[in-house]
Amino acid sequence: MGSLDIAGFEAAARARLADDVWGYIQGGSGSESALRANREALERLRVRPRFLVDVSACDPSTSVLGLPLATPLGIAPMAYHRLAHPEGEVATAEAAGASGTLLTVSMFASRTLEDIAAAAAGSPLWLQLYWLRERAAVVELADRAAAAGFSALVLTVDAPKVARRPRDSRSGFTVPEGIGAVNLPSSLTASAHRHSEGASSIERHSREQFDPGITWADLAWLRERTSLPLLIKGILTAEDAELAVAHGASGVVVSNHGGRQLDCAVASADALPEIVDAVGGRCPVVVDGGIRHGSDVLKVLALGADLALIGRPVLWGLAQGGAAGVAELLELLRAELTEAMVLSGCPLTSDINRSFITAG
Ligand SMILES: Cc1cc2nc3c(=O)[nH]c(=O)nc-3n(C[C@H](O)[C@H](O)[C@H](O)COP(=O)(O)O)c2cc1C
Ligand SMILES: CC(C)CC(=O)C(=O)O
Repeated sequence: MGSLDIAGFEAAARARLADDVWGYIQGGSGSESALRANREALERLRVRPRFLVDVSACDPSTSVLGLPLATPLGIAPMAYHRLAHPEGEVATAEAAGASGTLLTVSMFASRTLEDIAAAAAGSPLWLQLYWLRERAAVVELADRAAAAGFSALVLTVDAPKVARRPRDSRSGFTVPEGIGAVNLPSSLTASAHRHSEGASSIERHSREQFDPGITWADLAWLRERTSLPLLIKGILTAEDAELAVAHGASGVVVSNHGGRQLDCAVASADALPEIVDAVGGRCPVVVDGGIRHGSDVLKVLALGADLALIGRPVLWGLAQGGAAGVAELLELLRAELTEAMVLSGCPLTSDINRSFITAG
């Protein structure tokens, strides 16, 4: 505990987690070039600070889709938090709830939606979905989320199948028995637990269960079956952002899945400006990928994002200390963001705009 920067959380988690779990969490697809590109794109961006602005009161709060948020930083959907800590998503939700941080729960969460909602204590929750061949299971989950007080759905579209991820193939990564996607019927999750030497069970499971045949035209089917707003996650082009809005999406998540899907995909911070130019102002633009410091949040807000999501570091915090570890991580990022706003002359998140950014 008491890490001064995010590297301390990463090191603590590495020391606690088994090699195959660490490889699954940290890894990317292929040569991991999209994973590296996310960080490189953010590092390339530099801030143009302005001075002699009154920053004696700095407030990083914001709101997205009518939800008041303590900071413009939320938690990205990640499967199986119990891989990192026995309490899993309930611990994450406790920390998110205590600080008013948005938590996006994965369809492959390892704790029930209802237990997660109870732990979040009224703080905002979104539910992420993949489009399964078994459509009834998707709709049932959306209904349960609405009943449990979740306020939006996030459909991930960048994974017609899980990509080849060499670290997982090498380790034969298999979701351990005892940690499961407990919100889905066991008939749909069994193969994620079946081990084969030299192959990823998650990749095989996705080939069996994900529907690679869906198109934009199918979105209407889902929207007709839920009253919750639907965001589309995995958008990397202005064209797809326009299509998402044209098909009734309430928001887009600019993401290359943390470098875990198309290995040669554009970095999310590089894709962001064209997407903001296309649909910004018409719907919230959320972004994730490589956010590792509060100043990274300032940078993507300057490019026009409304909200940044953080992925892997949340699992590092969870592995380090359960709810307390996640709370400490969120507090570090909030403090870093507030300092970056003070030092660059932006007392409010609404003050942050493109004039604050330059590409190196
Ligand atoms: C271990 C792990 C599991 C993930 N599971 C999901 C998931 O279930 N659904 C999803 O849409 N994205 C999933 N993602 C992708 C994240 O939502 C997010 O796009 C990415 O991790 C953000 O990048 P970052 O980890 O660099 O912050 C997962 C990522 C990781 C690292
Ligand atoms: C279970 C997987 C489909 C979760 C995921 O999206 C990922 O590992 O990137």
